[in-house]
This record gives sequence, C-alpha cells and structure tokens, in this order.
Amino acid sequence: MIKQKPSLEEPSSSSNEGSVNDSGDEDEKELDSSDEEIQADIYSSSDETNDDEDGLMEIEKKSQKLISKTKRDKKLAEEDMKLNITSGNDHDMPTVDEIEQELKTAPNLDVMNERIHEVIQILADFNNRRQPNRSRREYLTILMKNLCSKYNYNEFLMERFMQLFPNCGELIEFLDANDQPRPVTIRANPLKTRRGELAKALINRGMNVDPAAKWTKVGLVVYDSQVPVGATPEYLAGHYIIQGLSSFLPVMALCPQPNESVLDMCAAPAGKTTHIASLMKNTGILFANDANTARCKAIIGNLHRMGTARCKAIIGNLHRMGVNNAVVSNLDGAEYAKIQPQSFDRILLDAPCSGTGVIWKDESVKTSKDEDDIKQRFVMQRRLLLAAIDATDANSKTGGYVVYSTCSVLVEENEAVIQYALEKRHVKLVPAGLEIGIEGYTKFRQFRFHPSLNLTRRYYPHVHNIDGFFVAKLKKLHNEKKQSKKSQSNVDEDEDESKENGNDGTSEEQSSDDEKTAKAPPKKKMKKNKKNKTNGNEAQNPINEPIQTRPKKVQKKFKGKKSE
Ligand SMILES: C[S@@+](CC[C@H](N)C(=O)[O-])C[C@H]1O[C@@H](n2cnc3c(N)ncnc32)[C@H](O)[C@@H]1O
Repeated sequence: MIKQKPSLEEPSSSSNEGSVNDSGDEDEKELDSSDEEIQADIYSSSDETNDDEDGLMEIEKKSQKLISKTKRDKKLAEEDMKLNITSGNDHDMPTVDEIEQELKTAPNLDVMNERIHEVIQILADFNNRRQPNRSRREYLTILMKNLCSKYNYNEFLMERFMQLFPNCGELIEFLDANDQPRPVTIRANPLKTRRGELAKALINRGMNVDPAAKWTKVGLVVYDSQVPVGATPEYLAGHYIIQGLSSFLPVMALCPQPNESVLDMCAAPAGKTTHIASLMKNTGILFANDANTARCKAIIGNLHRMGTARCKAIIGNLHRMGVNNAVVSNLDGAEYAKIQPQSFDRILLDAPCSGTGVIWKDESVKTSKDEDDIKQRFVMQRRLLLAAIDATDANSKTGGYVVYSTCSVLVEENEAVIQYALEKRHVKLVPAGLEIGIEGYTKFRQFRFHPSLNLTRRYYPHVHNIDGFFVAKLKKLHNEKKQSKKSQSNVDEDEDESKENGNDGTSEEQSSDDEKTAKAPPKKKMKKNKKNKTNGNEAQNPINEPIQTRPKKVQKKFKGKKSE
C-alpha cells in the first residue's frame, strides 16, 4: 500500500512532476495516476529500512520505481521527438529553384537557419527522413545555397569546403571560425631579447600577455592592451614582431642551422625571414626574395628592426629586427634554380596562395575565387616548388631540405602540389617535427596520393584556433633531375614540365593580399595533353586536375613501396 508523504518535503519546483505552482494545484492534477503513485511513494514516510515480502528493501523498491519512471519518460520524449521530426518532414521543402528565388528576393536569417538545420537533420538520417523522390544531391544543393547566403560565400568555394568537411557539424564550425578573428600573438626576437624579459616590459606598459602555446618558446598571446601593440618602444626596437602562430610552423619545420645558406623564396614582408635569421643566430647567409617590388621594401624594414631585410617591406622589417646576415632580392623565385642551382642548404617556399585559410583577414576570398584562379595558383606553386628543389643542394652536409607552406586549405594547392614534386624530382617527404597538426590527405575523394603525404600537416581555425595552414618538409635525394620520357627523347625538361603543369605562364601573380608580383617567364602555349583528359566527374569535383590522377605507371610504382 502506498502512503502519502506528509508535507514535510515539497517536490522541488524545478521538477516536472507534481510541482505545486503559485496559483494552486494545476500541475498536480496533470499527473497521471502512476506518476501520483510514484510521487507519493518517493516521499513516503515509511521506514526505509523495512524489508517486505519480495525481500526488497523499501528504498530499493522506490529506486526501481524511479528507474522505470525515467524509462517511461524517455520513451515518451523519444515519441514526441519522432512526432516533431515527422511533422517537420510533412511540410514540403521548397525546390532548389524556389530556394534560389527566395534567397534572391527576401533572404531571412531565421528561415535560412531553420532550413540549414532541417537539411542537416535529413542528411544525417537520409533514408528515414527524406521526402520521397528527392535526392541527396538536391538536399546538398539546398544546404549549399543557404550556407552561401548565410555566410556570404560564392558557390564555388562553399562546394569546396563541403567536400573538405563532409561532416556538416564540422563544416559549420569551420565557417563560423572563418568569421572570427584569431588571437593577437607576437614573436619575441631572440636576436634582441628574451621572451620573459619582453613579457615583463609589455606587462609594465599595460599589456596583458601570456606564453602563446606549449610548442613555442618565443610566442606570446596578447589578451588585451592599453597601448597599440604595433607601436610600443619594444616593437619599434625590434624586440618582437606581430605574427600569427601558424606562421611559426613552417620555420620550425625548416629548422635552419647557424652558418647555413638559406633561401626564403617568397619572403615579403619577412615575418618568417626574421624568424629564420634568429634561428641562424645571424650567421651564415640568408637570401630573402620576393617578386613584388613594394613588398620587398617591407622586408628590409623588418630585417633591420629584428636584426634581418619583401624588398622595401622586407628591408624595413629586416632593419627593425636587427637581421644582418641577409641579402634581399626582387626576382621571380623560380629564377633561383637557374642563377643558384643546387646551392642552398635549406629553402622555405611560403607560396602565394588562395588565402582560404585566412578568410577572417580578407573576406573578399569568400567571393573572389573560382576554378581558374585556383588553377593559376597551383600552376605557380608547382613551378616554384620544382625550382626550390632545383636550387637546393642534395649533398648539403647539414641540410638539403625544402619546406613548402601555404595559408590555403585546398587540396590542390597543398597535397597535390607535393604529389607533383614527388613525381618530378628525387625528393621524399620527411616528418616536419611539429607537435601539432592534422595529417595531410593520402586520399581525397577519388584521388590517391603517395602514402607519405601523411607526414604533411594541416591546420584549421576551428580545430587549432590558428589560421588555416599547410606545411610539408621535403628532403632532396639527388641533384640530378628525374628523367621523364620526353627528356630522354631530347626534349628540354623544363619546357616539358611547364607544359605538363598547364603552365599558362601567368605573367603577373596576385598574392593572397592582392599585391602584384614581378613578371614570371613568358607565356607558353599549353599543349593539349591526352593525360589531362578528365573522367566526367570533373563537374562535381573541380579538383579533378591532371596532376592528381596519377598515371597508372606511377600508381604501380608507389604500390607497396616504402617511402625512400
Ligand atoms: C604568403 S606570402 C609570403 C609571406 C612571407 N613569407 C611572410 O611570412 O612574411 C607570398 C609572397 O609570394 C610573393 N610572390 C608571388 N609570386 C612570386 C614569385 N613568382 N616569386 C617570388 N615571390 C612571389 C608575393 O609577393 C607574396 O609576398
């Protein structure tokens, strides 16, 4: 028999069951009889230690009742949820055309959000939740169009991101992160100070700073500041440079040594050059090159300030940072393969790219990219990477390394460029020596790269709270170039490569911040190449470029073969 609890202990008001509200007993009336039973029983004043005929103690029985009630509630909630979903599905989702019209005329954020949410739910349980006769592709198109409208992207880039992040939850996190600024970070310049001393000096000036991450000894994060971070006496004296944490990574991977000969092929405005100079302890010789004249000036500024010298920008920075082991040049980086072949211990190629990893800095990236633009980038990147390899000395006693980095998250500017170099030159990938990062792709959609591509590293704003970045470290194995079939038949290999590259000889390359660079070699006519034929999936996957569809011969060679 169930006894009513005396009113000693009222049920908590936050509880859904039997709470007595201010206006009377309405809630209690809503309890069904079994709830009332449990309610009464839970608060029963009977002796909790009494055993009954089932051999169960009173408290055990109450606990069993509670468990079965929880189960019942859960079941009811699930049924409710199903009802909601079904009712959500009951109304017809507009067609792609209707959505296009709607987004053109009166885009409404609430409607967009609701639709995005609904489509994601449907895609997650497609067989059960889709409307009959509607394909996954149709839902994906609806999702893509709504995401473009909500986040202000063009369809080209949104599709690429949807391919990169097939998990919708992650896609949204990535898109949200692209709209958020990254933390302000600075790099202490060991040529002029130590991080601890710098931190003290900056704290005294009213900056709130902390070590930036476990994996760097020179980075500080600036939480807030009463003074402009780029105008303190310490800044002007070159004790630090304002630099995103992602920019530390390629230089850490390069790991330049004192007394080496190092080339920073695309240096402006020399953020990374000044870091390299500090690791070389201002010894050896550091070439800081950039094809863009104005940016070269920035390098010089940074080099001087940090104790190193993008021509004017490069020179400015080199001065400020106290760099005095540097030579600044203003060339198409590929020229180095001709003027200084096989001569550097290490080369950093921080390549001009689409900037799809740093959208928070430049929103125009959201709408300015298309197939052609990306193709121009990777043609340039491949050309520069081969040149960097050719300018590196495989016989260097201390090095023989090339580090390739971009602030792009697109596969064709990253893994595909490395794959191309693996096929064209005697190089192998080596670990980048970086503590953080996600392995590069060895497979992406229908594409297959060399297994060692897992040694490359990817960085994402929503995962690492740093700019989207890619880093790969190559070791040169021989100074001789690989013999291609054509070169064996006496065709000049450089010419051969530029054709295979789809090298349209872009005479002016735009860097991600849209500054013009110096002229690249004259345009060569692109030969129609049978290998370049696509397989009909191209429309779906714009990265279906010739370089990624490895010739069968190469695929065979890589099969079961350990990286050299
Ligand atoms: C990603 S930015 C380099 C950033 C620089 N490493 C830093 O950390 O400060 C790429 C640079 O490549 C330069 N560039 C573009 N095409 C080039 C080429 N053919 N040769 C050399 N530099 C080039 C651009 O002017 C731009 O400054």
